[in-house]
Amino acid sequence: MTTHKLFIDGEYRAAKSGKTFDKISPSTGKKIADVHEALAEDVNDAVEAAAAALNGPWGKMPKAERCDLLMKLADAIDARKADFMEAEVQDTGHTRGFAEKVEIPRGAANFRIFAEMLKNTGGEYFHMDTHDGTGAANLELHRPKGVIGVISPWNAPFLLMTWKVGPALACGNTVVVKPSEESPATATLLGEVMNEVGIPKGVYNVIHGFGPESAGELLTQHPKVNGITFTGETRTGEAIMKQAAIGLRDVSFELGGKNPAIVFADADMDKAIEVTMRSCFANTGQVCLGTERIYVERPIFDEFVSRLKAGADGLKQGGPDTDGATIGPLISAEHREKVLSYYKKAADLGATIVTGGGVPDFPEGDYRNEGFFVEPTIWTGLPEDSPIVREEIFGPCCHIQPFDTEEEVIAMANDTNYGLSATLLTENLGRAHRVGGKMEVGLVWVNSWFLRDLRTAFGGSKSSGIGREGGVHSLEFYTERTNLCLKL
Ligand SMILES: NC(=O)c1ccc[n+]([C@@H]2O[C@H](COP(=O)([O-])OP(=O)(O)OC[C@H]3O[C@@H](n4cnc5c(N)ncnc54)[C@H](O)[C@@H]3O)[C@@H](O)[C@H]2O)c1
Ligand SMILES: O=C/C=C/C=C(\O)C(=O)O
Repeated sequence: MTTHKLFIDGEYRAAKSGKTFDKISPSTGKKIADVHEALAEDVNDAVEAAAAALNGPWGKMPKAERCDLLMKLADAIDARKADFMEAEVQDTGHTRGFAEKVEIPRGAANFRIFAEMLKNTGGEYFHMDTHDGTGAANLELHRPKGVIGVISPWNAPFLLMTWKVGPALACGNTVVVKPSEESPATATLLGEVMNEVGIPKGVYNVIHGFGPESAGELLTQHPKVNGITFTGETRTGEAIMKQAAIGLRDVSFELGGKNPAIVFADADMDKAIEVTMRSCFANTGQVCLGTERIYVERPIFDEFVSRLKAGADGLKQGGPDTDGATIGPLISAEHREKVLSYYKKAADLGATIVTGGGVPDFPEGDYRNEGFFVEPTIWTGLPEDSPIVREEIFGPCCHIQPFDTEEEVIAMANDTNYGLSATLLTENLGRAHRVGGKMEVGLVWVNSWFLRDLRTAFGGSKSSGIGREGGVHSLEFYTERTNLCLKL
């Protein structure tokens, strides 16, 4: 049985309380690991190690050397891709394709992009005229924010944790990472690779546990933590904001979404189906940027629904050890109950169930009967104020609604508390520019989905987040700035 220990000050160690919790495989429903739960003493040790590292070799390291070390780290992650893949797919039930093509490569990319950027990014300079004619020079100076608490979710554990650790370290900070209780493996493994490449001890620390009254909450309240970067549910973000308020801890939030896809009659239908099949069902719908609402212009509504149904019915259910699986299990029994409660709610509300709506019927004795699998599901016929259309479900399901005019569909797409992403399918680029500019979201894809340029500002509006990370935008959160005004 695997054991995931804490990683503090460059060493793996047991939780001081000796408390552990079970990690259950999403694919088989069986226990696959014991995970040590960090409580107050462990959290304090991790934060103190991170604070001390700021004044050690890491804090004294020239920026170019730090960035070179992070490039070396990225290479080491690539070199151990198989180990990270195995750790990830066993924790999450991801199909190997998703882990191999998306998840793990982004782990290395998330360090490279920021190491390269920091090497080539300067600061502002303004010359100002003064009354005595000699003028003054204004220089923008950056310094690390300090100890960053990184709290990450289970749906893309390695991608999302390194998306925060990359810029944090590139900017000279140190981190204490609290991965989701559902996905401890890759964050734990990364500690080993950090040591291999020579990242000084205390720079990267991992504490396992839960949120409330556990490692997560304790981290957000620690007085020596200078900022919290969090990815997760909106209501968790609200709780963290309250927890971090005492001491005015800065926060950067990437939260939930209820993202629309809009398919216009002039769309390329093959492209529209390919894009929405991925945006609805990739990672079993457990993607914050995923599509749960589709609006289709009326003339092509029936054809679109029929073709998306065919795509969904063609998905092969299985865990990472099922060859050719194209849709995996949900992360946990609890999350499956949540998704199934929406399946039931949709049926009770009288939705037309185009396909799915329940649990797959596997043969007697099939391992998948013990896993957390659900059917990919498509609904039509519900009103826009239905909870199915308004609430984030975070499963392999979507509701399809016809529309007649641009004005109508823009209003429906924006009628949500969320504002993370939108996907537009049209061959009319004037329309794409016009409609895209009216989407109240952080990210709009046109004729594509999940194309990610890591230099761009990434984040959500409204209840989908606070702040933007990506490229130079990450400097806003991971550095403190001083304007040095020099009288000439
Ligand atoms: N916007 C994005 O980029 C993005 C990306 C991925 C996931 N998400 C969102 O994340 C959610 C799914 O992930 P999840 O179920 O792990 O989210 P979650 O909010 O339940 O948990 C996320 C992390 O927060 C921790 N946590 C929970 N309560 C806490 C508290 N009170 N204090 C400190 N830490 C706490 C958890 O232990 C976990 O590590 C979905 O809503 C999804 O939309 C958003
Ligand atoms: O499930 C949500 C995925 C978020 C993706 C990113 O944060 C990213 O691509 O950087």
